[in-house]
Amino acid sequence: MSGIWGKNLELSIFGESHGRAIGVTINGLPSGLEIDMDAVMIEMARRAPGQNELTTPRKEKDEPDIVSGLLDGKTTGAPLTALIWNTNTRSKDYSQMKRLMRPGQADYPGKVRYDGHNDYRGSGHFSGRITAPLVFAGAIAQQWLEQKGIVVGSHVQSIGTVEDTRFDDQKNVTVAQIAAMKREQLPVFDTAKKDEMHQVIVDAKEDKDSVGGIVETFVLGIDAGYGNPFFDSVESTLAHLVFAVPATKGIEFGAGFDITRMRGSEANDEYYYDENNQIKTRTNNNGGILGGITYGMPIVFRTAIKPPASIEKKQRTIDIESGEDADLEVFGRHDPCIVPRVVPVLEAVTALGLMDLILGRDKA
Ligand SMILES: Cc1cc2nc3c(=O)[nH]c(=O)nc-3n(C[C@H](O)[C@H](O)[C@H](O)COP(=O)(O)O)c2cc1C
Ligand SMILES: C=C(O[C@@H]1CC(C(=O)O)=C[C@@H](OP(=O)(O)O)[C@H]1O)C(=O)O
Repeated sequence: MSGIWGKNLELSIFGESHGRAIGVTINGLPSGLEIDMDAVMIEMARRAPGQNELTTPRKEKDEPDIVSGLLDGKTTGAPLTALIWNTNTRSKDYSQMKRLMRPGQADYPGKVRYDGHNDYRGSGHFSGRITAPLVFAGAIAQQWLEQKGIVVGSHVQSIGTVEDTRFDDQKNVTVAQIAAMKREQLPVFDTAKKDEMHQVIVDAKEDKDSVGGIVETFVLGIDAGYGNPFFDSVESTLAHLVFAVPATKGIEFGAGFDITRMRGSEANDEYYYDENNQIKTRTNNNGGILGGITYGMPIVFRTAIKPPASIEKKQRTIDIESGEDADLEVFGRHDPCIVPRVVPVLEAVTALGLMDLILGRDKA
């Protein structure tokens, strides 16, 4: 198993949900970057478990313990390693998972892939908990991007069938608006939808069930000219990272699958010079990326997040030890919906992908 990603900024993530710690080593960070730990902790808290009825009740501080690569608050340029201690594990919840394979979870394929040696406690290295180190690394990347005037934001596009309006339907999304949205557990443009979304999650939980949704992520302030054709395109870089996030089932950029129902004359994003002589496009159906390279409009993409698999509702499965069919009710501490907690994770991986691409261009 490899937990390593990146070309110009390299991440190595490690740990299991019920092991002593999880963490990350970041290679390739520029030296002298001042890390605002308060801002890092805001990102960690947005993702942390144990927030309220919309999240798993497991409580963790999720305070990164930085053991290398930082001196007097600034990066030294050496590999930066942070540990996040696991303090609130309850492994007995998983005793039946040795035998009973949860439908929709990684139990069965993980057992086959690692010959039964995979850590099944809290889903081990498959757990959404391993996104905490990604958020830590992404918070640093966001601080680096902000110095270049690049800001990453997201809103909840949908929970179940309740839909927010799209980023492209907004007149002007400001940095202050993005900052305010980052304080919301369910950030939406149409605030009337927030309570409805909240209720959909609460209803699913009361039904001993779970629910999924879509997150729309956007990047403001990104100039034209970042990315590459083919293998290191902006889309492939971001999709690689987004699909690393557990529970991701799809991604679409710009108009996405809807572009197939348009004609070229509608799909093409026509250019013009704005009042400051900047090159803009009248629409953004290509989501800010053409030929794998940014064209100076916001990068926009949507990520489909499935309903979490661990539900108390009775389901049919197999007992892999007895070789028989079996029933399963999953008790334990689980998220009824992953969407509210995955928003900062998607922003984090977006920032990491862009930082890798920008460092790559600066080197070339
Ligand atoms: C932040 C976060 C929290 C998650 N919480 C849960 C959970 O409480 N219960 C669960 O069954 N899955 C949860 N998941 C999803 C599983 O980790 C994921 O479905 C599993 O590892 C299999 O991966 P896959 O769905 O991408 O195939 C969570 C994922 C994330 C990103
Ligand atoms: C602890 C976190 O969320 C966990 C993610 C998760 C999963 O299967 O992904 C399942 C649950 O794990 P456990 O049963 O070990 O508490 C969640 O609580 C976290 O994200 O930090």
